[in-house]
Amino acid sequence: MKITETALPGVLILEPRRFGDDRGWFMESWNRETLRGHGIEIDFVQDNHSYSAQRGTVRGLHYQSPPHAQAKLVRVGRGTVRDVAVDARRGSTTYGRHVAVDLSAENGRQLLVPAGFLHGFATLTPDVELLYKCSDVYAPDCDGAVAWDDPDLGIDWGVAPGEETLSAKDAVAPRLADWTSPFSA
Ligand SMILES: Cc1cn([C@H]2C[C@H](O)[C@@H](COP(=O)(O)OP(=O)(O)O[C@H]3O[C@@H](C)C(=O)[C@@H](O)[C@H]3O)O2)c(=O)[nH]c1=O
Repeated sequence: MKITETALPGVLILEPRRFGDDRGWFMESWNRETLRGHGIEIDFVQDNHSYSAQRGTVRGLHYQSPPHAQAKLVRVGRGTVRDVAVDARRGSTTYGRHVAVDLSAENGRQLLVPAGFLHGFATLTPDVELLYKCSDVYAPDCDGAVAWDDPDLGIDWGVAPGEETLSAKDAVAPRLADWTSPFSA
């Protein structure tokens, strides 16, 4: 397991070891003891799996408020995404800053997004399957979104203007400056 720190504290790139042979490859996509050995102790309770048909699909930027805030461990089973985490913890020295990492089925990278960060992704290929573990259950009353294309965030999603496919919820999400974060550092 290779672990790479990013510009944001707690946002980590994980690359599990792949064992290749004539048949293809094998990897442990998640192992609690291995992560514990790296000082990562997260009690994941729900696995999610989404399919996006079109290139340019953007899901995000999403969060769940306390008491159902979620840490997420994100990976791709098919295709390629640009995965984004935004620090949303009021009082954090990196509030509003983001990390963007391309995750693909081929590169096997995973992004660890701690609670207190917004999360979203854009599909860079058609037919994307995204898989992620969550540290709390789905709680629709705590569900929220911030505008993915807020110019203050300055995120390069790798999607051309007008190419995006969005949910109705994401299309009307507030900008960061018009939103009160439920998270604090
Ligand atoms: C997230 C979620 C959704 N749903 C339902 C609600 C809704 O009817 C349908 C689609 O939900 P959404 O439009 O919120 O799905 P989606 O836009 O894929 O939302 C996800 O986006 C990524 C970026 C995240 O980080 C996730 O936490 C989650 O917010 O699935 C669940 O039943 N359980 C869940 O955990």
